[in-house]
Amino acid sequence: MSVRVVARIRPLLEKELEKDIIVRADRVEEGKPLTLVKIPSPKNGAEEFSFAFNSVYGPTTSQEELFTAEVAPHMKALFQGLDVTIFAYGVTGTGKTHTMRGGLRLADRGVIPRLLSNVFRRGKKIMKDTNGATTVTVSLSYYEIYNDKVYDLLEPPEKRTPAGLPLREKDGKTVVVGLSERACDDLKDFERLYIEANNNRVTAATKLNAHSSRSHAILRVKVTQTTGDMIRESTASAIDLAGSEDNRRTDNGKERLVESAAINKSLFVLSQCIDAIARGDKRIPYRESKMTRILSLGQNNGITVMILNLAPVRSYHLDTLSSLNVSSRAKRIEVREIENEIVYKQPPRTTSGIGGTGVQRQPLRPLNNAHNVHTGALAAKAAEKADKSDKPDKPVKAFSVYTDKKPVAPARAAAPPAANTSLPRQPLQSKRPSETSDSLPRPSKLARPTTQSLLRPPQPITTTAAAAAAAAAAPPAQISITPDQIEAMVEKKVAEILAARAATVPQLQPQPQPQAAQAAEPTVAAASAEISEEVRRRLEALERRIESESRSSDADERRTEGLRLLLRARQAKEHGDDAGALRLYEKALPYFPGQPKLLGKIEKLRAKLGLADADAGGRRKKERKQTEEGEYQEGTEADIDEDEEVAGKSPLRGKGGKKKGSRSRAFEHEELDDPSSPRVKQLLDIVNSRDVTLIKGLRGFGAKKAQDLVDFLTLKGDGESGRIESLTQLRMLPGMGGRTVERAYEGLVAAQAQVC
Ligand SMILES: Nc1ncnc2c1ncn2[C@@H]1O[C@H](COP(=O)(O)OP(=O)(O)OP(=O)(O)O)[C@@H](O)[C@H]1O
Repeated sequence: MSVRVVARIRPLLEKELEKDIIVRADRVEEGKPLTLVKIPSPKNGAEEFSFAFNSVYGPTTSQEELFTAEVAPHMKALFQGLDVTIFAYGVTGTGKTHTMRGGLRLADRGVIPRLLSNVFRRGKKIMKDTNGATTVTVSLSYYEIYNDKVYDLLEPPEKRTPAGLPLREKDGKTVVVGLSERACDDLKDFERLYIEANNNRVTAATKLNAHSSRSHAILRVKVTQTTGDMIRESTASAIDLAGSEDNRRTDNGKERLVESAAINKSLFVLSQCIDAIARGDKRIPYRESKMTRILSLGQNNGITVMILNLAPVRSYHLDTLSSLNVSSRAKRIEVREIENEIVYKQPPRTTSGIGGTGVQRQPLRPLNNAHNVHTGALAAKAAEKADKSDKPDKPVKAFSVYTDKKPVAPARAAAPPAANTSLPRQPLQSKRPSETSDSLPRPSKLARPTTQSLLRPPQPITTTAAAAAAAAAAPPAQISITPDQIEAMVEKKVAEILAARAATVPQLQPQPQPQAAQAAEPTVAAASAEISEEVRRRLEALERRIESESRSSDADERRTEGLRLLLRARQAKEHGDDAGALRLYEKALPYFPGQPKLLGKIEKLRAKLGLADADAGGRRKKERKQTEEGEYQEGTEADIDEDEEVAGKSPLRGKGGKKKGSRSRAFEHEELDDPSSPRVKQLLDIVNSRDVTLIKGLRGFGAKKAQDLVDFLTLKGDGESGRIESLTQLRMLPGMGGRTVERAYEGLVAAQAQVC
């Protein structure tokens, strides 16, 4: 496993000015290669930060030079069976797409077309050198991850379901169920597929009223080499990541907030994985986000290259620092002699003009995005402190907090894209074009100002320490609306966001705003200008809440995976395949560590197959102890019990008296096995409606469980085979179990009783 982290500084775009350049590449000493990125401190003009990388590429680096230096050396390894993963990371408008995709002209082609060209060339050579004894085939998958959901880019957007494609574990690997894979024979084939897929991406984003730079686009190139019976498979993945800008410095309506939470989470996990790989850790937290999980990042001897894209100009100052901070963490581990993120401090270059005139930034707020400060705890503490002192934002860490004093110019309407030579990029008319920016701040993503952007009145940039201190001492803005009004506004926003999440955010048509929300908006806009700390603090708490919710949904997902394995094990057992059942039960064990009944099954099967070992008892005891120590996962036992019940025998039956009692009570009810009984019919109708909102209304069903069920049924298809005809069938579905069905049934009975 190896990881390289490099930085690439893009050249100035048409409207950007030389005098606004603040980022530059440098070397540790004369004669050494460029490995440092230098940038002045935004708070103190007398300081300059320096970040170390494996390599740094300046604005004059060509596409060919970058490919030759960073990707070409790994192509041999790819054909030796290693996976190669290349990420482009950075703020919107810094050149990620240019780096990965590039332009149409030969010289402008980016990493992806060059990689494909190289793969085809090598493939042909191998076939020629072996006189055809080895054949090399190439196939492509291309998908995007938007709001933590996976969508196939090789399929037209109309085919998308709101839930996206589900993930499954297969032979120890995570697979995207239903993801298409297309054979690709030559560069022409590739170009056709790639252009079509990128058009799909843009069309889908437009339908969602979103922007393609808010999703991660992942191209996987599978290389299969076959010699006789021997097959060698390896994958090159090229990833154009979603823009990493801090959402608090952009307009963040509720959709953008949810997007940002998803982006922040996945970028945070990615940076954690890169860190862990660089440290040589055994445990890489790749399961924590869909992207890293699908890529199985760090799970083999693969090679990972992370290209941090940077814009050279001041209008990106804070976002640039934020992404340097994230990326150089990985580097810090790699280069032992450069231990800290901030390596040198020295006077800035005079041309930097830190306090340069004519430069305006977006309104700034404290920086506590997830991937920057891990848990957000620091930022929370700082916010608390700020509350106590009743002053504007206090610094959280070196470049976290700034006071803007200069009035912010209104966001300009997006100009038509300038010299973007890439054909696939053409439909990106709405792209926030750094190429159109001049000395004005980058236009924000949405035209409509949000509560966040209105929280603080625009202020000029503070250029000196004294001015910063004066700004910090300035009295807080007058609050002229009541705490109850603030509370109501924040609660409303919380409810909106959570409802949007529950309803699985992506909807293929732009939704009209509810009337109440529309009516409330002028009030919000008028009042917001006068509110400050209170609302900001609540909204940040909300962001944290969204973060933690997505974490718990990951836990649900793991549990569902475990239950799927149990289901398959039970099926294997029913078919008399004891060895297969044992293998699957053992695979399920890590999902339910120490689960006594599962251990019982494993031991029983091992005994039956003559594999029982002497220390099985001790192992079981140890696993049980773990359970007692808190690793027990809620609901597991019930589901495994159910498994036993179907198999008709439970080695541990009778030990969990309470559970047994509650289970049998409902299932003793004859009605449950009678599909024509009104309550059973009602329950089955709700399930077969595949309507997440209806299913969520059942007792014991959360949004996640409802969504999982709908996903599962969708996979089964629309015909008869996709219908659930009885509760017995329902409780055998992955993630269901008898207790879940019982509760849903009892909920309907109770509702009926209330009506009566
Ligand atoms: N190395 C470079 N040389 C010349 N032009 C570049 C370079 N890098 C970026 N650009 C130009 O800068 C502009 C923004 O780049 P690009 O669209 O690739 O940014 P991005 O980070 O992918 O943005 P987004 O996240 O919105 O997709 C484009 O016009 C692109 O052509």
